[in-house]
Parts: sequence; C-alpha cells; structure tokens
Amino acid sequence: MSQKSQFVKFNNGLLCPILGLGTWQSKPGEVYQAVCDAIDIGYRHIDCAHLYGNEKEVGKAIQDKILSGVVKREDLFITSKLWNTYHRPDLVEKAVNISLTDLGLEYLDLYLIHWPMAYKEGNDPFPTNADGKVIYSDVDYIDTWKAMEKLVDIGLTKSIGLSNFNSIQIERVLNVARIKPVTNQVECHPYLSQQKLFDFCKAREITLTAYSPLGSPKRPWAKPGEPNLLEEPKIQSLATKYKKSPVQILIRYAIDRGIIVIPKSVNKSRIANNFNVWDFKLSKEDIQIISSLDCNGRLIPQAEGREHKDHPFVNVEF
Ligand SMILES: NC(=O)C1=CN([C@@H]2O[C@H](COP(=O)(O)OP(=O)(O)OC[C@H]3O[C@@H](n4cnc5c(N)ncnc54)[C@H](OP(=O)(O)O)[C@@H]3O)[C@@H](O)[C@H]2O)C=CC1
Ligand SMILES: O=C1CO[C@H](CO)[C@@H](O)[C@@H]1O
Repeated sequence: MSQKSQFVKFNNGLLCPILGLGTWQSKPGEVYQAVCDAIDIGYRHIDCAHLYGNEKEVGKAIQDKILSGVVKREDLFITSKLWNTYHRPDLVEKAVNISLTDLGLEYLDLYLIHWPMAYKEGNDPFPTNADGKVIYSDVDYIDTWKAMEKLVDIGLTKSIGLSNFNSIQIERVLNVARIKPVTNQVECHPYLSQQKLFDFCKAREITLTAYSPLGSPKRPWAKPGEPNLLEEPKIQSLATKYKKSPVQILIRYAIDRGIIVIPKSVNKSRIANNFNVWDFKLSKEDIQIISSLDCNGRLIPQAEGREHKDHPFVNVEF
C-alpha cells in the first residue's frame, strides 16, 4: 500500500497522518515510553490535550526523539485541545501557550476546541458548585472560534478544528469562519459509525477524526456486562477472514472510510500491533457489515455537561 494512503489532506493543504496515538488516561510514568515507542515504530501523529494532564511528559518524549535524530519536528503531527474553562477569547492564546510550553514546541499542527460547552474560567477543569454540579460559563463558541483563528495568524498552530461538535454547531462556525475548521474529532466506532456526520462534514471539506475507535474499554464509567467491541462476533469473524486481530479490523474500519483514527495504548506490543495495518484493506461489503453494528452506542457522553445549552448530543439528530 502506498505511503500516500497513510495521510488525509486537510482543506488548508496540510497532510495529516491517518493513524495517530491517543494519550487520554496514559499516565505520567508510562506515557513517556509509549510516545518514544510509538515514534520508533513509525507513528508521526500524537493526539494530546491539556485536560489529559500529561503533556509535559509527552513533550519530553517528543523532544528526546527529535534531539536523538529519530525524527524532525516537521515530520511530526501534534494535536492539542482547548479545554472548556479557557473558551473566553482572552484566554485562548494563554491556553495554547500552556500546551506549547508543556509540550516543548513552538507550534502545534492542530488545535481543537475540545467541546462546544464553556465551563467557568479558572484552574479547576470541572468547577463545581455545592451540589456537585459543574458551573457553566456563557461564552459562545463562535467567539472562541474567532480567537482560535488568531492563533493561526500568529503561527502558534498550523490548523484549527473542532471536537464533539454536532452538525448545527459546525454550520454556525462555518457561517462566521475566516479560517475553516479542518476536522471534527468525535467518538466513532462500529457502535457509533457517525455516517451522517461524516457525510455532512465531507460535503463541507471537513475531515472526521475518530476517537475511542476501540470502544474505549477502560473508560472510567464503563459498567460490567456492557457490549465490548473487541468481543463482537462480526468483528471477530472478520479478523479470522483477514488474518488480523479484531483491533486491527477496528482501526482499518476508520482508515478505509477515510477517517483519521487515534487509538490509545501504553503497551509497546499493542502500539506496534495497532500500527501493523498497512498490508490489508477491508472490502466495501465488509465495511457495510461492520456499519450494521451501529446502534447509536455512545460511550463518551460527557454527562456532567448535559444541561449546558451547548451540549452537542441533546435533542440533535447528528
Ligand atoms: N476529543 C475528545 O473528546 C476525546 C478524544 N479522545 C482521544 O482518542 C484517543 C483514543 O480513545 P480512548 O478513549 O483512549 O480509547 P480507545 O478506543 O483508543 O481504547 C483504548 C484502550 O484500548 C486498549 N488497547 C489499545 N490497543 C489494544 C490492543 N491492541 N488490544 C487490546 N487492547 C488495546 C488500551 O489499553 P493499553 O493502553 O493498556 O494498551 C486502552 O485501555 C484518546 O486516548 C484521546 O487521545 C478520547 C476520548 C474523547
Ligand atoms: O478527551 C476526553 C477524554 O475524557 C474526558 C472525560 O470525560 C472527556 O472530557 C474528554 O472529551
């Protein structure tokens, strides 16, 4: 398979490696080695976020791999995300600078608005009142977007994008955008195939990035007995058919639809296996079989923000 098939082209011309490494819940103490291993194995795309609390250690791994000559900065594609407590326009540049300092970088390749909902400004990422409810802020993500555009103007990031935005919210951003979002990063896997959102974005030259592509089996709120994609019979039988693992089928399910995908692992052999997906391709019929598992099975509901006026998954088709 050609090298070209490993990239997706953004509407600004930038090439994004279609397969990257996720870092949510990659603990300090393990994420340094995971990022070093990933870069050695061939990953060039690392998905980060201020919220994950590990950008300093991710940055140390990136710096070490650049200093030892394994990669150049321009070979890497590094994403970070603006957390909900930094939506106020005057805080956006401050927020990206925190991530840049932690990561030890002069620029990001991609900076995303992590969620459309703004939370009360301050150092607590989930500021709560006496009832334990998150305190919201009324900043409109449209104003946040305008501040994001300025980051491109001053060279702090090459691209800007969205995460967890629904179709109506994307349209609102497009109505004012001087710089278009390049991607919308959303939960996407066979239980939540996101076909409508994918088609909607594609028609507007916005790519989709699939998070939790393996079904986020270690999400903190997972309950025993909930369906597990890795044990899904249809995925297992396709794994047998293609002589690959169920995880490799799930990763290829995104790639073969043209969707950027960012599975997380801190285990070297799993990081390597997840990258060993360039020697096969799913047929159209098999992609349809996998898509038939769609059951609107959302696993990352961001429940603490559900009453927010801008929560993306309430009363919206897609
Ligand atoms: N924008 C957003 O709001 C969100 C973005 N994300 C991003 O997407 C990334 C991926 O999503 P995430 O929710 O982490 O979940 P994933 O679907 O990527 O699943 C990760 C889990 O699967 C395990 N795993 C990885 N590879 C294998 C394998 N080959 N065999 C068996 N188990 C495996 C990992 O364990 P181990 O590490 O032990 O291998 C980990 O527990 C995040 O890390 C983050 O970067 C995620 C959620 C929300
Ligand atoms: O990236 C993410 C990982 O999980 C967090 C905790 O719910 C989410 O807020 C976030 O979207």
